[in-house]
Amino acid sequence: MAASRVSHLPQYPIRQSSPSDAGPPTSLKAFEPHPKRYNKLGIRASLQRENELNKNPQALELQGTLADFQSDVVSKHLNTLPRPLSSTQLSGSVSDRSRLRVAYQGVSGAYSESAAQKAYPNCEAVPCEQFDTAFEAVERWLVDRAVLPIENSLGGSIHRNYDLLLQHSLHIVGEVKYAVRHCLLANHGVKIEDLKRVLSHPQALAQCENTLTRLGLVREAVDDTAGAAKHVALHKLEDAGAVASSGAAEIYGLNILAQDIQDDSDNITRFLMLAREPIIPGTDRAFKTSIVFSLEEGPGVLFKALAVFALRQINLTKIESRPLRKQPLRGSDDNNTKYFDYLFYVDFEASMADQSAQNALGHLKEFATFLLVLGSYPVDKSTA
Ligand SMILES: O=C(O)C(=O)C[C@]1(C(=O)O)C=C[C@@H](O)C=C1
Repeated sequence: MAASRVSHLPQYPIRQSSPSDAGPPTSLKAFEPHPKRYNKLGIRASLQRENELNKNPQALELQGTLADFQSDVVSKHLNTLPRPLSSTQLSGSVSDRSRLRVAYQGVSGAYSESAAQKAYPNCEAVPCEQFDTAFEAVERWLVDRAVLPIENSLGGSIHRNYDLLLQHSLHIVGEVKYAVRHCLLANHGVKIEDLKRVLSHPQALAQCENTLTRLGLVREAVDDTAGAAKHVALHKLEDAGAVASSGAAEIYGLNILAQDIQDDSDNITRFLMLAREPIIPGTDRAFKTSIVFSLEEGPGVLFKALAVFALRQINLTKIESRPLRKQPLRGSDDNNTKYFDYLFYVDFEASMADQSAQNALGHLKEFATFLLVLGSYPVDKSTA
């Protein structure tokens, strides 16, 4: 049976128990860190990378005292910024627990940090080197929440995070939309015409495709926008700029050469808030539910799956398909393995507390080979 082919995946309907989070804004939960998990710090991969890059002869030195002064200021300032958690640090110690701790991917000045602050005002935003690290930081009780980008109105889905939602067992407890306004940043004294390349997060580069093409700049992908700004500043690059926020320009002492360089003035990134426990799905306000499922192959099967919502007047807001990895896929019994089986991620506008949503999922379960509720959470109705 197909169900056994996905047996390594969590079983439906998990993750709708022991609610503990009321969504944004939320109060601090009394999570006590486990002492054994907070005792050592590893070497940061990003620092190693920076050291290697220091040796790179392409890293041009700016001449003159102004640049040196700026660099000193930036370096001193950078020492006061929180260092991103790396996967080797996940057993390291945490500070006091007086504020909600929220993990995000990137360094200070990243859009994800702003999204974390929007989702949880007054939180302590904790930078992480990778998306996986942010998931793990929550799982290991180093932080209380993670805020991660899932889709952007120009660039589309952040596929990595869709995959990680299944690889980890966190619950979606909220969403937050954030208006992303990109700037082209460079060191002081560097003009647009001096630039040959531009560094940023791949999503940010994609969102500024038109401007960057017009300027004829070579794109270089890095882990996050603020990390790009930091790199340009630290290495005093003269031929490279960064696509990042105006906040990153301030933090890393860079000049803003151009503002609002995204292809469309409305550039919204939707972030998910993740926690160890789900929230109580309510009916007092607009809720959204995120699920993931897989189906047997056959004509009209996806049509049938989506009809369970249409039949009940439930509006879908997002559908995403991702390859179902490392599966002994359909046809494997007769040695006719196919490598294109899919997981379907669907967001729909209803709460799991609504009977219609329960009925729709009950119906879908009759023929889905796998079904999981990732979370039922309040809709962010803000315009970002
Ligand atoms: O690099 C950053 O600043 C991020 O927060 C990441 C990220 C993303 O992954 O989409 C977030 C918002 C923007 O869409 C661009 C980049």
